[in-house]
Amino acid sequence: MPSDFITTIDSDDEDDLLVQNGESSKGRPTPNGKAPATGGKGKIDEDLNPEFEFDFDGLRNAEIDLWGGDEVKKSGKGDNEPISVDDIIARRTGRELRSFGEKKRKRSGEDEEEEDMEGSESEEGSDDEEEGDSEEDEGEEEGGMESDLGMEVDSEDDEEGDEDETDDGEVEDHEGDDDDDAESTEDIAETARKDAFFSSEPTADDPTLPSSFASMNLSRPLLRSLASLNFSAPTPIQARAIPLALLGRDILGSAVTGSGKTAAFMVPILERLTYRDRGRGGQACRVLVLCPTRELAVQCESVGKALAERGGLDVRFALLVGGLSLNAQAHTLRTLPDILIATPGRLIDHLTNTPSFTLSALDILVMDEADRMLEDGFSDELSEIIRACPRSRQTMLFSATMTDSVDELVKLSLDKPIRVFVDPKKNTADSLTQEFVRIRTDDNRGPALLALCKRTVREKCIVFFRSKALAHQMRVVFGLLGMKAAELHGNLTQEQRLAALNDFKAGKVDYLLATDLASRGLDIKGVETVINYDMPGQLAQYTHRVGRTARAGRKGRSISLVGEPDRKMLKLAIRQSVSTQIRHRIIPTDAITGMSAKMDGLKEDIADILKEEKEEKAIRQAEMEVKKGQNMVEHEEEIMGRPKRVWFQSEKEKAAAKNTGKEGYVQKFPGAAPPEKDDKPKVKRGKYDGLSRRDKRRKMAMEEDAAEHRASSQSASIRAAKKQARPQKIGIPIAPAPKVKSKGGKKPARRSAFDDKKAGASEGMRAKPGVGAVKGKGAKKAGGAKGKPKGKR
Ligand SMILES: Nc1ncnc2c1ncn2[C@@H]1O[C@H](COP(=O)(O)OP(=O)(O)OP(=O)(O)O)[C@@H](O)[C@H]1O
Repeated sequence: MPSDFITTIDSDDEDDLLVQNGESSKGRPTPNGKAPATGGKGKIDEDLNPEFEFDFDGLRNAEIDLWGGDEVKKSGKGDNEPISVDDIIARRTGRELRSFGEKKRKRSGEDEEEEDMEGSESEEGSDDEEEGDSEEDEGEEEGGMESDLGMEVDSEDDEEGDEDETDDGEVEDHEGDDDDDAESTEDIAETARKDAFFSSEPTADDPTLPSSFASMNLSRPLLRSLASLNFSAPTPIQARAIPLALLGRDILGSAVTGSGKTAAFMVPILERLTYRDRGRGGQACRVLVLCPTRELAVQCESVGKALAERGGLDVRFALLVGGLSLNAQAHTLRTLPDILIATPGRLIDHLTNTPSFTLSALDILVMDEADRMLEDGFSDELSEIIRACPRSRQTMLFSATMTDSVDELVKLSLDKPIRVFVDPKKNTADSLTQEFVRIRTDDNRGPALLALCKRTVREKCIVFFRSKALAHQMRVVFGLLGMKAAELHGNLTQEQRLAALNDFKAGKVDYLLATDLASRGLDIKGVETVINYDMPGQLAQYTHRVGRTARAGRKGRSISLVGEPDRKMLKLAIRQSVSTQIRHRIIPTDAITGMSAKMDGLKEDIADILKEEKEEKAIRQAEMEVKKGQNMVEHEEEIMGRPKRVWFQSEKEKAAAKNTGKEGYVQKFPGAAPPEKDDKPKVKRGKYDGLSRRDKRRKMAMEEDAAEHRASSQSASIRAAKKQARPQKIGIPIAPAPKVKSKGGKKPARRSAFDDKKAGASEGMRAKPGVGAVKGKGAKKAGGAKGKPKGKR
C-alpha cells in the first residue's frame, strides 16, 4: 500500500470539500483566506455519482416537513416545558447563546454589538495561529499516515498487519490451510442455503431497468407527486426495487445511505393502494412499516404523507410510536388507516391493548433499517409482530447494511425474496469524505472535539457519542464555550427529542450532540459534517452514522476521533471505502492543550450547571406529582375505571433483550468493542433499589397489572372482540383456489389483498405486458401477483 494513499490535512482549516459545495460555503468566511487544499478534491468532484444529478436547490426537503407531523405538533408546551440547559447557562454567563448563523448576521449588520464579537474574535484568533501550529505539528507527527494512525490500509498490508496480532480472530481467518478449508466449506454451504432461499432473478445489471418513473407505469397522481417533490428520475435502488415491489415480490433491498430507499418502498405501496377496494368491508390496515426509532418513523410518515398529499391520493396514515399519546393513536386506529408506521414496542402495545385493532388484513410489511430490527434486541417483539401478520403478506426489508444471512431471515417467513443490492461492495456514498484524527490519550478527546468545533466545524454538524451522559455533559461544555448545540438521545422526552431535531434542522443550533439513536435513517437536509467523538462498536453503526451527511449526491464529510482501541474499527471503515475518500486530519497540539486548559477551568461551572439542572428537574417532578395527585382526587372514578394495560415485556425483560442484542451484534463483528460490562462484583440489590420514584411506581404498577392480567380473562375478551371486528378481505370474494401442492410441497400459494379480480392483478399493479405482466408459470402468488416480470430473465 503506497503511503500517499491517504491525503493528510495538516491543519484543521476549513476543508475545501464544503467550500466547494456552493450551498454550504455561502457566506462562510474562508479561514485565513487560504486557498483550499487541493489534494483529492478534484477527484471527489469527478467521482460524484452521475446518477444523482437531481435538482437539489433546496426545494425538495424544504417542502417535505419531516419533523412537523400533526401528531408531533399536538404535544403542546406549556406547564411542562422542558428544562433548558441553555437557559441555565445564559443565566450563569449573562450571555444568550446564539447560533453561528445568528452571530454572522449580527456581525455583518451591527458593528456596535461588540460583546457578540467576543467569541468570533477568539475564533479568528485561533484560526490565525493555525498555520504555524500545523507546521509544528507536522514535525511532531512523524512517519506519515500509517504510523499516525498506527495501521496500514491496503488490503495486502492489512493481512500482514493482522498476522502480527496473534490473538486476533480476524488473523486466524487468514492463517493456515485448514482454516481456509473449513471456511470455504462453510462458505459453500452458506451459498447453497442462500441459493435455495433467495430468488435467483438477476436485478443488478438488468438492461431493462426503468430510467424514469414514467416508464414504471405509475399512475398519474403519483407521477405528479414525484415531480412536485423534484424526484425527476429514480435512484438506482428505486429503479430496481419499485417494479419488483409493484409485482408483490418479497424484497431485500440495500443501497448506500441517503440513496432514496424510503421512496423505494413508499412509492409502490401508494401505487398499490390506489387500486384497493374502497367499498364497505374493504377498509383495513393494509400496510405496516416498522422502524427502529421514533424519529425515523416520524420521518417515514412524513415522506409517505408528502407523496400521498401531493398526488391527491386518498390514503390515511397512522403513526404508532412511543412518547406520543396512546389514546390519540388508539382513536386513529379505530378509523382503520391504510398505512401504519410504527416502532415495535408501541405497535405491540396497541395489538395487546387496543380492542379491535388487528393486523389480520395486512398486505404489505416493510422493515426499514431491517438489519437493526433483526438484531436479537428486537427478536421477541419481532416474533410477536410476525405472528400477528398474515402469511400471505408481501415483505420488504431495507437497509444500507442489509444482511442476507439466511439464519436471520428465516423467522420472517419470506417467499423467495429477491436481493436488490445496489453495489454491495460499497457501503459509503461517493460524495462522502472520511477524515480520521488520531487521539493519543482519551483525555485529549474532549479538547480535540472542542478545538475542531471552535475552529473548523462551526455549523450543520452532528456529533455522535457512545453515551447519553457524555452527550449531555458536552452540551453544557459547548454552551459554556458559546457554541449552540442541541442533544438527542434516549434520556429525553419525545417532545425534547423532536424539538432538538427541529432546532437543528432550522439552523437554530449548530450542533446536534447525539447517541446512536440518531445514527440510522434520519434525513436532515444540509448536514455538512458528522463527527464521531469515538468510533462506534460496530462497522454498521459507523456506516449509518457517517451516512447522515453526503446524502442524495450532496457532498459531506465525516471526522472520526480515533484512539488506540479503535484501530480495528478504523481498519474496517477504511477497507469498505474508496481510497480517495480517506483523509488524515491533524489538529494542532496547541489547540488541544489550549482547549484542555479551558475545559479544566470550566469544571466547576459544569458541575454547578448539572447540579442546578438536577434540582430544577426535581422541583418539576415534585410539581408534577402534586398535579397528578390532584387529578387522581378529582377524576379518580374515571382513572380507576380505565382498562388496565397489558405489557408485552417487563422492563427487566426489555433490558435483557437489549443486552442480548448488543452481545450478539458484537460477536458478529469481530472488530467491535465488547459491550460495556460491569466487572464489579454484583451486590444483591433489592427489587426497587436504584430506581427513581417514578420508575419504582411504574415498575410496581406494571407488576400489579401483569399479576391481575394473568388472573383475569381480559385478554380472552379482547381476542374475542378482535375476532368479531376483523375486517373482511377486500374486493369481490374469490372462490378458494384449488390446493396445488408446490414443488416443495409446503407453503400454500400466497395471495395479496390487492390481487383483486375486479381491479385485475395487472391493472392493480400497473404491470403492463412487457414490463412486469404476470405469466402463468411465473405467477407464484395467487392472482399472479408475484409473477416474474417479463424481460427480466
Ligand atoms: N428519486 C429521487 N430524486 C431526488 N431525490 C431523492 C429521490 N429519492 C429520494 N430522494 C431524496 O434523497 C434523500 C435520502 O432519501 P432516504 O432518506 O430515503 O435515503 P435512505 O437510502 O433511506 O437513507 P438511509 O440509509 O440513511 O436510511 C431524501 O432527502 C429524499 O428526499
